[in-house]
Amino acid sequence: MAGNSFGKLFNLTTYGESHGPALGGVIDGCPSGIQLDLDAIQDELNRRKPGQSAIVTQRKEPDTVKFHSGIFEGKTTGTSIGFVIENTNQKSHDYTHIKDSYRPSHADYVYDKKYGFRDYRGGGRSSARETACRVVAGAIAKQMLKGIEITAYVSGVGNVKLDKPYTELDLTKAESNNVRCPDEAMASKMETYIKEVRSKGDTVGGIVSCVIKNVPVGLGEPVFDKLHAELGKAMLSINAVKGFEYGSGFHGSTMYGSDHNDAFNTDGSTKTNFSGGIQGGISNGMDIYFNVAFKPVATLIQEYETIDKEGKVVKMHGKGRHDPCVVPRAVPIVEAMAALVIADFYLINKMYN
Ligand SMILES: Cc1cc2nc3c(=O)[nH]c(=O)nc-3n(C[C@H](O)[C@H](O)[C@H](O)COP(=O)(O)O)c2cc1C
Repeated sequence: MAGNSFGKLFNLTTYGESHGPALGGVIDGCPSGIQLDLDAIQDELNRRKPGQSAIVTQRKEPDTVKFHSGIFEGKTTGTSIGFVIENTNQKSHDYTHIKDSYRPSHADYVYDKKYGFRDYRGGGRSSARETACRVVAGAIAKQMLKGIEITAYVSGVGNVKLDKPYTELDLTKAESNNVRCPDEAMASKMETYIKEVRSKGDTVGGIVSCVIKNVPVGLGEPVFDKLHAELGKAMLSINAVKGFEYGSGFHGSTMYGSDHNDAFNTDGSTKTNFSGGIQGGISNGMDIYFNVAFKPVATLIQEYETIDKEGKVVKMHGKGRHDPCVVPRAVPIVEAMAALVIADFYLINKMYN
């Protein structure tokens, strides 16, 4: 399978399936001499792991990361950082029902057609368990990017939306509830809604918003590898993502230029930030902010119709442990992918500009 790597200079390659013995990765290009806080890396994984609260999948995985190379006496050595996260709670018998049939809107059908067969257990390589590896690499990238703050939070669950710009929120509160929404009253409404949806065996989508502060001017390349294009690719590579918008996003298309232009202050900062911290593909020193839309995931704990390998219509009933709404667990994944993009451009800038 091609396409298992991300990043040009700060590069992550991942391996592993949902129900194989382990997942893991290799990070190439991380500079030497970075003092790593290994507990902080594990903390990031704990924010993503299954079974962490009542509103996520109840698969119980410790998601403990073990490093095998590239770190000596707590510091990066400049060589490949290899790491492993063991799968300990597979319960693979839960998945025999999807061996010969396809879950609508999951990756079962396309994997079979493209590769001829698939590891059907828990979705195999298409499972979002792979994103645990991204979180490890993103946590290391965050530690390399000292001073740059990357904060994601849930701003919507279905139609329960937090209609406030990030500048009016206390983002330090995002981790204080199961949903990861910084507004406590909205978080509680979102949690109630997720529980209601789960009790029906259904799923619901949501939005993760992300803010990156203290990015220096000049990250991003002017033509194809624009900073927002790479952020968009990074976010759209996360399982179940359906949309990406940065700055004024789709709303910007309804505005006049005279309202949308970000007027300058004399120091080059801008009075408004509809550009979302990026102009011409290059960071301008203002906050970068964007939204990522996640779909309601495919696996329903309900009976539904689908087709089997022969194209025969069959009835299917979802089993196993699944997320009724993925956005609370997607928050650290969005942060990790943002960190990988910023780390890559940071190194590119150091090397070539
Ligand atoms: C954190 C996270 C958890 C997920 N959990 C599930 C799940 O429990 N059940 C499911 O059907 N899909 C789940 N997904 C989504 C699938 O991995 C994804 O829909 C599938 O691979 C098909 O890819 P696509 O939706 O991007 O087209 C999850 C995604 C994320 C980000």
